[in-house]
Amino acid sequence: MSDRQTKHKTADQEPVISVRGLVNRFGDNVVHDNLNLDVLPGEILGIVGGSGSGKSVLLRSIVGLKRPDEGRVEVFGQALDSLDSQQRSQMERRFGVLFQRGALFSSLNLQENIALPLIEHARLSRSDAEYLARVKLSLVGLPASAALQSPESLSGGMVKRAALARALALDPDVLFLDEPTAGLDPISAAAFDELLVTLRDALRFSVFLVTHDLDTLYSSCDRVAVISQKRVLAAGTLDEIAATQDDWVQAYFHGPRGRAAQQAASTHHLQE
Ligand SMILES: Nc1ncnc2c1ncn2[C@@H]1O[C@H](COP(=O)(O)OP(=O)(O)OP(=O)(O)O)[C@@H](O)[C@H]1O
Repeated sequence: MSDRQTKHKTADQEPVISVRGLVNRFGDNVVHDNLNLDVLPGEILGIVGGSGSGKSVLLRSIVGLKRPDEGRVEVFGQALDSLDSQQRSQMERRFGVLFQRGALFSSLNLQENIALPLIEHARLSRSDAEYLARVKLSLVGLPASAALQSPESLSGGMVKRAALARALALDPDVLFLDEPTAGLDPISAAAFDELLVTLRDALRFSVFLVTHDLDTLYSSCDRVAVISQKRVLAAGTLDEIAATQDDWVQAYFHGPRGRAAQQAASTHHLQE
């Protein structure tokens, strides 16, 4: 077990998110069938599975964008479907979401993009919101000069950081990230992974991280949940998952890319 996995051992704590018996269908397409999952306080939980296995739909069910056909989603001990609209919007303020194609508004500069949720949800004045937006931009490692730049003028890595700053705008308790390193070069992706761990260590939020990126799993995640056959096939530390006797898991973690990611992670730990 790696240092990271022992450091954030949280299995005896109450989950911040608990999903039980989840069923999601689109017409005849059953995406989830009796899916169960817990997200523990302060952990970075990686969600992996084949293309179309239902990772994004799971994320959408938890944040309330897709009403489950059956089952129960509890967040901070409250069932999502029991909340009235005011309680729901209070709950949503505790979530930060970075969608797969979580584009920033191209007509707004970065500072305005990040100020938007602060003005809309926290009812801050424009000048206070823009001040806080600049603080968030610096938190994710962007230079002060980025505040007035448009998203289109930035590199992919900087856009992801800015989108992360927007997801962090309202100081969330749980951060949902859908493929945050997709499309980034390996160096930018590694820097993003490192940033995520640093921010989680400092701010203590929990992270629900959908990813295909094996390097991200090895460098950032405390636990991993594998979605396969419409449910969570296995959830645990990387060591536990890698030992799971399942063809998809074996091919994923013990194929050439899995071995390379594991090797890179152990070299990195030795250098620390
Ligand atoms: N709005 C929708 N209407 C109909 N079907 C949908 C909708 N959203 C998702 N699906 C279907 O649900 C299934 C799961 O999709 P989802 O996007 O969650 O997969 P995923 O695991 O995130 O895939 P990927 O790794 O490729 O992003 C797919 O078969 C998809 O076609």
